[in-house]
Amino acid sequence: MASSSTIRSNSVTSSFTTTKVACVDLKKVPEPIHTGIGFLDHMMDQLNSHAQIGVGLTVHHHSDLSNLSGTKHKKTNNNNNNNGDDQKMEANNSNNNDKDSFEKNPNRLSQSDQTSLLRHVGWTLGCQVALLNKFLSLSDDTTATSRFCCPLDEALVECILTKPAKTTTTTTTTTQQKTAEEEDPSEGSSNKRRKLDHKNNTTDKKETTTTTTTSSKPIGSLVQYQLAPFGKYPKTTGRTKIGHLETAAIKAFWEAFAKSSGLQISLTKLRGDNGHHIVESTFKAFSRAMRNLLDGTNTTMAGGESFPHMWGKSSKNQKDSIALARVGSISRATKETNIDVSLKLNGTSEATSIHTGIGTLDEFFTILAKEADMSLVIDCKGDLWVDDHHTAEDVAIAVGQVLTQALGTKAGLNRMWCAKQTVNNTTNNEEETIEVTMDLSNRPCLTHNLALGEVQEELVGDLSVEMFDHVLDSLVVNGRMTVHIVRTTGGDDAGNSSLKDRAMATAAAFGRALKYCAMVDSRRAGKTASSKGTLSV
Ligand SMILES: O=P(O)(O)OC[C@@H](O)[C@@H](O)c1cnc[nH]1
Repeated sequence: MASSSTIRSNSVTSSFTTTKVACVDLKKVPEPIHTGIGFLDHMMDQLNSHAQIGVGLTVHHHSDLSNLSGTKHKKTNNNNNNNGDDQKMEANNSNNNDKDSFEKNPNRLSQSDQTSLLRHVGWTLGCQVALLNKFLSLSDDTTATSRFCCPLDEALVECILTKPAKTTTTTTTTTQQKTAEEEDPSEGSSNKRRKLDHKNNTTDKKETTTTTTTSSKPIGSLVQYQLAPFGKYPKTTGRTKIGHLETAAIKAFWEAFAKSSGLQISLTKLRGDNGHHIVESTFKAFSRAMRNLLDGTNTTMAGGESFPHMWGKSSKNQKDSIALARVGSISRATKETNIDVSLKLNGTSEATSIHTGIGTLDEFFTILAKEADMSLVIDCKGDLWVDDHHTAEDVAIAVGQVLTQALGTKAGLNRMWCAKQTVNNTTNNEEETIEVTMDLSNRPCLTHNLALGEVQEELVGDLSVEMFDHVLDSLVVNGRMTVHIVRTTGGDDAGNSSLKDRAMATAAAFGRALKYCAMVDSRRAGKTASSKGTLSV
């Protein structure tokens, strides 16, 4: 769809007009993105790579509208699935010149009032999202919700989207009721008319009250926005500008977007020190939550969710994943350990067999493999008489390496997921959960709040606590992934669970996150889920 829009804010007509607006579910980008601020273009592009919504738009300041003065408005048939608006505006004049100038100067609108510009872009995009066929088909009578935590290296942002049920208004009207006689379809019309005329003159009319229910578009709002500070430099405020984008103006984008799309949006920074990462993971989290809202695959549930239509055993995604026959294997021998590890991403863990000499490690990787639906075989003979260090470290390195082998270029994969697991045996009544957010990013980064040092235990079962920490790190670094582990307690941060129970809940959540990250998303048709276009460099 393409359109031109002018919005009003604070009773003043906005200075911006947008052309070539496009928003196409699961389609390639049909139009370029030229918001007038380069960093904002990059953020909008996150919807293309991570929501799989093809968005495009070109924003003009009223002062450069002369470029559009020769524009002809032409009606064309338009085959995208955008609910029937077939108005397409095409700038027949100066198109190539415009394109050149937009591409040469992506920051051409950065001197404008950015709050107004971002409000305009957010509003325009929200209007388009509200027209997506799939969005419209989300049940009108019930509330649909979706949550996604998205990382970008050290940053982690949570996005919760709610598409409220349509609001209904009931109006009551009093009407004259026809008698059965008048309604008798078997009588001829002239006869009926005669009877009706007679009745109108001679009898009291029966009155009845009818209620009409009309539904209206849900009202969207930005219910939570907690992203600041945008980084740790300067210490208290973070960045005021990222590239040419003023961070203070970003809120206006989300407020306007929420309102025009009809969504209730909550954006919360859970972690993050780098301003660029915080803003980008916000757009990524929104994009992934949006995709999940459209797909009906909410990641909120703790436990064994499977979403059969998308990722279940007989889904196309699962079949395509298994068809790749992805495997990895490694054999290594040093003075400290002899290790053979092999891995099959085959949709089952039936062939899993793990013997490391450290019971906790065996249990950890057995649970991880089961939840990841992969066959993992580990045979390690290490110098446990020295310490658990060499065995635990080398096993984790080798598992990370075989995973990297099996995942290959990561092209066509879903790439990101978050999975929650309840921790067993907590001593208070509050639920304790561990959520693993994973991104097969090729940028190794592990962050956790497992509070391993706050419990007076040196061992997790028969594995030293420091080596449990190191196993997680070695696995993530060699698996070339970004992993955030977020433990949530019922208020007591020191925690009531044993380290062993935390470790096993971590294994389960890690495995499940890995399962969905490693799954092929068939809609991508082998394209990499990345705004930079590749994950292999
Ligand atoms: O996660 P993606 O591959 O979609 O995009 C990351 C890309 O923007 C990359 O250049 C980046 C890395 N840190 C900040 N930005």
